[in-house]
Amino acid sequence: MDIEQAKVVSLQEKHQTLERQLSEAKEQDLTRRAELNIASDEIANMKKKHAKEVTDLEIELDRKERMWKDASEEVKELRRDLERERENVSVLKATVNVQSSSQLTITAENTALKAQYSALQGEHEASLKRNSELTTKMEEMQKNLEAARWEAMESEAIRRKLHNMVQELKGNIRVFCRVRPVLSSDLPESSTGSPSSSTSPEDFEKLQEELKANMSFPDRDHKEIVLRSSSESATGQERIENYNFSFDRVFRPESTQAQVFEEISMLAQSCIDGYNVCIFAYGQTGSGKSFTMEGGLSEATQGMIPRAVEQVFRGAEQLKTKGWEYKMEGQFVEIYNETINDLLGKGEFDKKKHEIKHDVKTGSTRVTDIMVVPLQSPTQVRTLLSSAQSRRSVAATLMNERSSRSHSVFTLRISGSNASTGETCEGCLNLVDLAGSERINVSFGSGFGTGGLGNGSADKERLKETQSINRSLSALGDVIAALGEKSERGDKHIPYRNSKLTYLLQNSLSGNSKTLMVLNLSPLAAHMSESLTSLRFATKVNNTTIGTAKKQIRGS
Ligand SMILES: Nc1ncnc2c1ncn2[C@@H]1O[C@H](COP(=O)(O)OP(=O)(O)OP(=O)(O)O)[C@@H](O)[C@H]1O
Repeated sequence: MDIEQAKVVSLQEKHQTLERQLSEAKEQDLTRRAELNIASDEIANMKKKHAKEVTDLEIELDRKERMWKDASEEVKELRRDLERERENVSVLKATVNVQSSSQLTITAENTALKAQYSALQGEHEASLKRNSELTTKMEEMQKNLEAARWEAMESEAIRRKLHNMVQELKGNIRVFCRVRPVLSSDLPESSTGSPSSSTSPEDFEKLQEELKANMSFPDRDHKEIVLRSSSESATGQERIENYNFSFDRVFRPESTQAQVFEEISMLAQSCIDGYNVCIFAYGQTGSGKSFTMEGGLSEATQGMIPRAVEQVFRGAEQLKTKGWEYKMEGQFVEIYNETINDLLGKGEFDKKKHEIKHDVKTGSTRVTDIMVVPLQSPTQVRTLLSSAQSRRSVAATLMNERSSRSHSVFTLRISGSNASTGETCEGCLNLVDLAGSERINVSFGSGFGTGGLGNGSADKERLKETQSINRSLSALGDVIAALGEKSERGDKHIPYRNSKLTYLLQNSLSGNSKTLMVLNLSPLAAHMSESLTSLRFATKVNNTTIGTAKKQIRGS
């Protein structure tokens, strides 16, 4: 039992020990729990602190990341800037290279220019020296020039004299003959219809050839015209006759206005030199008188009147250098049924009475109450011609084809004075478009024209017109014939008063003036007999010599 008891006691002791140990363990556990609580508090605090730190760190990280991004963007931008700057630098380097090479060139050029400059300076000094030498020479030459100017003035006087002598040798009445081309209006209407559209050029030429009179121009000097006619004799044989005529100049159909004027321009020049000049266009109606005298509107087709006026203006301008100053004036009248009408006037035709007045002292002629226009330029003359034409065409609606039944006289008066020599001169250029000549039948009995009428027209007005044309053209022939006789036999009465035309032109038709007759011919076979009559009349005129022209010059 003791053992047992001893065992119980030991067990009790063990139990007590264990209980002590348990309470100690409990105490320890409590301590530990308290410590654990403290530790877990600490842990919780630490966790909180850690979490805060983590959040802070994350925020900081974000901020740093953003900063890093910004910084890397900045770096990229800076790199790009750097790249650009590098490029700029390389461009600048190239520019610098170019500029330094051009700098080198410029420097070289500069050196060359400096050398040139010094050379030029040398030359300049030399030329200054030469200049003063030249000034002395120029003064000498100016003296010579003055002397030459005087010489030129003298030679101008000689030229005028020689020019006049040439004209004299050619005779003071000269006759030109001009044949107009065949016109489309000459072709019969049935054959033409509308010539330009339906007729071929070959057919047109063939038709023209068929209508043409047999005319030829055999000589090279352009002075002859031959008309050939063939007729059947009583025995049925073909009879061919040749009619030869020669004049101062014959113009073929293809001749231009400029070619005709070339021959006339010397006469226009004479008028500047102080002569009276008369140019007539003679021929049957439609033969080209108005075309020759007035012409068309274009430069190429303008006629003798505008060309002569231009020539006079040109001549006057050239003579300015020789001390001459000119004044020019123009008038344009029509003689219809022995009545003078002013083609430049404003009033009604055939209403005003115009008289012809001659001044014996000065040898000039005036028509009363007509418009005399001071001429300033050649273009002004073209305007005058067209206004005269429209004035005539208004009258023509009242009286048919007035232009072919009236004479028109364009007169250009020119007066000049030379301040250096004290000379003055007065010239007059008459350009006359005569009425159609086919209405008369000129016979050359006494003088040129005692022409009969020969058409027996019943129409009174026509008869009056015809008689008047007949009378004036006959009177013109008579005056020319009488002038011829006067120069051969001395004293002879000149019947200027027999017509208004000859009376108006008295001072320009005397032996003192220069006369040109342009005979206009139709190229048509149908007008052959009229053409022959005209050619015979012109031949008589051509064979007349009417003395020596005198220029109207005063003073000196
Ligand atoms: N050399 C020429 N070249 C071209 N056409 C011309 C030529 N000559 C005349 N003509 C033309 O012939 C026609 C008749 O000419 P113009 O009117 O000049 O004749 P005219 O003799 O003056 O007639 P009129 O006596 O009826 O006034 C006009 O149409 C004109 O343009």
